[in-house]
Order: sequence, then structure tokens, then C-alpha cells
Amino acid sequence: MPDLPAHSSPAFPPLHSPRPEHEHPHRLEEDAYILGEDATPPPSNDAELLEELPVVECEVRARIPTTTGHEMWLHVYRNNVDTKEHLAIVFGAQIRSRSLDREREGETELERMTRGAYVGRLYPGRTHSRVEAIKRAEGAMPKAQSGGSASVSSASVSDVGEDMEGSSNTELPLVRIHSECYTGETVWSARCDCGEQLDEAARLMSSPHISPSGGVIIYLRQEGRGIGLGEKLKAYNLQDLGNDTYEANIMLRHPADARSYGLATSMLVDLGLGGEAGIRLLTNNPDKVRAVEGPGREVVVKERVAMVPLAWKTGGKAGIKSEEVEKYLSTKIEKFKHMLTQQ
Ligand SMILES: Nc1nc2c(ncn2[C@@H]2O[C@H](COP(=O)(O)OP(=O)(O)OP(=O)(O)O)[C@@H](O)[C@H]2O)c(=O)[nH]1
Repeated sequence: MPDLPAHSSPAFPPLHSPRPEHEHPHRLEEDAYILGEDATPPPSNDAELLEELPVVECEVRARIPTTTGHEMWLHVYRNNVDTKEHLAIVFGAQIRSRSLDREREGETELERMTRGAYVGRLYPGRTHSRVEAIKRAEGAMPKAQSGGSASVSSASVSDVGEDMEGSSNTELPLVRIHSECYTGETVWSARCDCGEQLDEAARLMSSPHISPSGGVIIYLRQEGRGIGLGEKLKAYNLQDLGNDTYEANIMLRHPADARSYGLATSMLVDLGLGGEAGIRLLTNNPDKVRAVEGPGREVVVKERVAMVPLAWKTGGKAGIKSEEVEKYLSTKIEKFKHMLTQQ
């Protein structure tokens, strides 16, 4: 994205919460929890420059066959800035974690395979993590693990040919940076479009003609735009009292958006998606496009791909329908400046 600065990843505060929850356990009882005229203003939401990327390491990965018939590789990451398990959901076997594959001193072949540092597929009786070693040991490579890629069927994606037809960089891996949303992804909330976006990202990345070089969903544990689930539920109550999603955060003395993306940059670099080759980024959020590129432009966003709500694309035939989600989407456009136009 040549028209956007590449240096604005926000700094990563410890545990990325602007106000650690234990410091204010009874804020609801305090009359100042909603900002009055003379109350302390919320912390600034100005993104500080990130001088250094966090250090990340992929601890383990495993093959996950999914209910759609496609497969993905789930990677669990640890890092040096918080204690959460951030995730990379990888579509396609060509995308591999450098830190996972690295040799660990004294490690056995079984230990390597157990943490997912193997090539191809596991099968009962496999003894080596590397295909070359298997070839040597067994004379020929067993059929079951020769491909090793996520077995993607084109049949179930034949209806999406029109998707992203404007994308001129189909050879570039498709990436989505997704922030955790328990309500939208797990308990069927129609207040936001998070669950739909996660499904849609996976669908696009599973398609060999939309994403032939594979794709990655970086799943960051930044629930509620970084304020946590409990605080998000308070924000929902304030929204039911007539405030929008932006105002509700401010009333709770949180930044409107408390997230940062340095971890995503580090994870993408670890997965080999850094550098000039570039990626396509699925998002409507301009902050994400800038921030994910990192302080030294470690990742290059060559193209932004819009995430249009399904209800808008299909004239209401599919997708989430609710008063709340419509209000949420218009606030994202008006106040968060998301690059989305109603169709
Ligand atoms: N505080 C708060 N967080 C919310 C609310 N609704 C959804 N979220 C969180 O918002 C995050 C998703 O952010 P969105 O603004 O929907 O989308 P985005 O990730 O910024 O942008 P896109 O890449 O275009 O989807 C998740 O962490 C959700 O839990 C809300 O009303 N209040």
C-alpha cells in the first residue's frame, strides 16, 4: 500500500490492556465509571510508534480437518510481551513456521513430530519428521504423506468465482488479522460481524483459485478491541442505553480501540510472509493496514481486500440481520473510518 505510512504499529503495553482489570474491580459501583463533566478523560488512543517487533515462537502446530471438508494447520504462538496463546490458522502446506521447524538440541524425532515440526502428514508408525529421512529409511516415500498440503476441494467453492475478481495479485498469500470475539464467534451474537468475517476469511483461503498460494488468519487474543470480555459486556449495556460502540468504550474510560498489531507482524515474518514479496490483507480497517507492516516495513501489504458484509452483498438473503449489527457497521464507517461502502 504505497499511499500509507509503514511505521505506525502501536507500542505494545504489558498485557495490552490500558487499565489492568485487577486495578479497578469495582468500577461499576464507582459513580465515575461513566465519564461526567469533571471525570478523568480516557487514555489517549494515539498509536505510539513501535520501535521493535515482539519476539514470537511457534510452540506447536497440528492438522485440523474442518466441518467444511477443508483442512488447516493450527499454530499456537508464545511471545515476550504477554502470556496469551495467539494463533495462526494456516491454509496450505507451503506456509511454514521458521521457529517451529528450527532444530532443538537433544530433541527426538517423536518429540519433533509431537510438536508438529514434521513435513507432510503423520500416519501410524511414522518414525521421522523429515521426508528425506523417511525416504532413506524406507526406500520410498509413503503415499499418505507425499502431498502434505491442506487438501482443498474446489467443488465447494465454485460459487465464489466472482469474489475478489478485482484482485490483481492472486499469487500473493491472503492474510487476515482477526481479533478474538467470543460473542460473535461462539455464542451467535448478532451485535457484530466478527463470526461471519472469520468464516468468510477461511472460505476464501480454502479456495485454490482465490488463494492459490495459501493464506493465514492471525488470531489475536484481543477480545473486545483489547478491553476484554467483561468490559465489552458493560459496553453492550451502555449501547442498549443508547450509545454507540465507540462512545461506550470511552464512557468506560478505555480507548475506542485498544488493540495493537506488532505480534501479527512478527508471526507473519515467522511464517515466511515478510519482505518485499508482500501479502494481500483482508480488512476494512485502515489502522490495521498501516500497523501490520511494522516499524521497518517487515511485512508489505501489496493489496487490501475489502470484507463486505454478506447481507450487503446478497441484498439481505444471507448474512447477519439485526438492528444492532447495522448500527455497529455504520459506527465503524463513521467513527473508526473503516473503508466500507454500503452496496
Ligand atoms: N469494545 C467493543 N468491542 C467490540 C464490540 N463489537 C465487537 N468488538 C470487538 O471488535 C473486534 C473486531 O473488530 P472490528 O472493528 O469489528 O473489525 P476490525 O478487526 O477492526 O476490522 P476488519 O479487519 O475490517 O474486520 C473483536 O475483538 C470484537 O470482540 C463492541 O461493541 N465493543
